[in-house]
Amino acid sequence: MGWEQIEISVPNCSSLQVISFPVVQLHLNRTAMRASQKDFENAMNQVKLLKKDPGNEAKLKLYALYKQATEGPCNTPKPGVFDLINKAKWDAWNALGSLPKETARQNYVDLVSSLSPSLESSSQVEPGTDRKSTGYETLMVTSEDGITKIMLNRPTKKNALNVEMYHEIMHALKAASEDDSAITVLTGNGDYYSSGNDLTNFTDIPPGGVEEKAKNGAILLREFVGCFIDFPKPLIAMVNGPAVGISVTLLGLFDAVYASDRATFHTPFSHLGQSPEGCSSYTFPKIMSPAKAIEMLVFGKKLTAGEACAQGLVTEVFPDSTFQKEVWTRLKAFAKLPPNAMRISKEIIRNREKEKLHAVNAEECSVLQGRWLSDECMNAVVNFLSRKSKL
Ligand SMILES: CCCCC/C=C/C(=O)SCCNC(=O)CCNC(=O)[C@H](O)C(C)(C)COP(=O)(O)OP(=O)(O)OC[C@H]1O[C@@H](n2cnc3c(N)ncnc32)[C@H](O)[C@@H]1OP(=O)(O)O
Repeated sequence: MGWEQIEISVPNCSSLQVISFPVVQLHLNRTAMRASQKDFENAMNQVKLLKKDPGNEAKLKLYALYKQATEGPCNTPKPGVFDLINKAKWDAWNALGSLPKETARQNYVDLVSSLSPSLESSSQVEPGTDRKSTGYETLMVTSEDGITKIMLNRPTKKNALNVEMYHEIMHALKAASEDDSAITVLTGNGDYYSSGNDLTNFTDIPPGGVEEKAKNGAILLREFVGCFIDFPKPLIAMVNGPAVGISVTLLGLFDAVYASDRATFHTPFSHLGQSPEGCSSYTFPKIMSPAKAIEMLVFGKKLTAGEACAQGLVTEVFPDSTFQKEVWTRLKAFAKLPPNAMRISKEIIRNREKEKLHAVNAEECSVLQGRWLSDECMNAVVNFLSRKSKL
């Protein structure tokens, strides 16, 4: 497969391509060496062997450099604004201007070799390391003292939930529901608990287009939230830092929520052109009153840990300096309680709501499916991805 056929998906916007150019420029400056045609062909073969998708940004760069190296400067008409994928590719190629073919060839070879080591190493983890022992890419899962700890582990991305992480959390929850631990804890690695849905999830558009993307997203979300509704053991959130979006809404389905005083709770759905999920349209009004729930879920009011505790969303707040120590001491004591008694007590408290929660979940996912196709949502995602806005 040549790079002409490579699949590149971009969000429903025409401005994403600006993100790729600075890095391309970086490679343009490295003209000292000259790659032979053989090096170039080897690099093309190496690309096919990459075990992991290098991501849209890298694929666009590779595409542009390939075209420049084989055909010279961009020589095709600019695609229309709605032909998003071809426009992104054209923009990337066109941005190379009159870069000589040999330099493009060298830059292509350099880029491939910069992608290869990291991608190869991701499949060569030594036995006994965390990832190998847990088999997770986006989580750290450990089990000791009767507690299974599921730690969101994308600290450089503020523990944003990408598609892989959704699947891995579901897998970890299913495993925890069957292991011999008494309680399960969800927490985050780094300074954030989680920044919510990874907004780049919106950029990988399948052949069926944005409608298929939205449909798949709704199916995934429904299954994901369903795992929390059905989780049979005490489920505890240790909110170690700021929480955004779905990482907040899900808290209504936890059995206890312990928060550092550094944590904040933010559900900016209207800002994002989206609507509540995680059953929060049902749990939040019950937990904190409809008016307070509307302040959070509709107007996007960010709560401090103290405020969230006063509203009943958080069970207890701890000073950040003693958060880990105090909460783990408490959890270890909980985990010594008879597990069957805890499981049965949770069941009797939660079970009569289960059917309702599943119905709410289904409705929220269906509403969100429509929201994801709206201009309001697409513009918000594009603004974030093109670094025009943050929360
Ligand atoms: C399929 C199921 C869908 C379920 C529906 C769920 C909905 C939601 O969860 S809505 C909430 C979505 N989340 C957001 O809108 C948050 C977006 N992020 C931000 O506004 C900011 O990143 C921040 C306030 C969370 C943190 O700001 P700051 O401290 O300045 O840190 P950076 O922005 O530099 O972030 C570092 C790094 O992480 C990337 N990142 C952070 N959050 C996300 C995210 N949600 N999605 C994708 N990427 C995220 C950020 O882009 C930075 O990456 P690099 O630039 O590569 O370093």
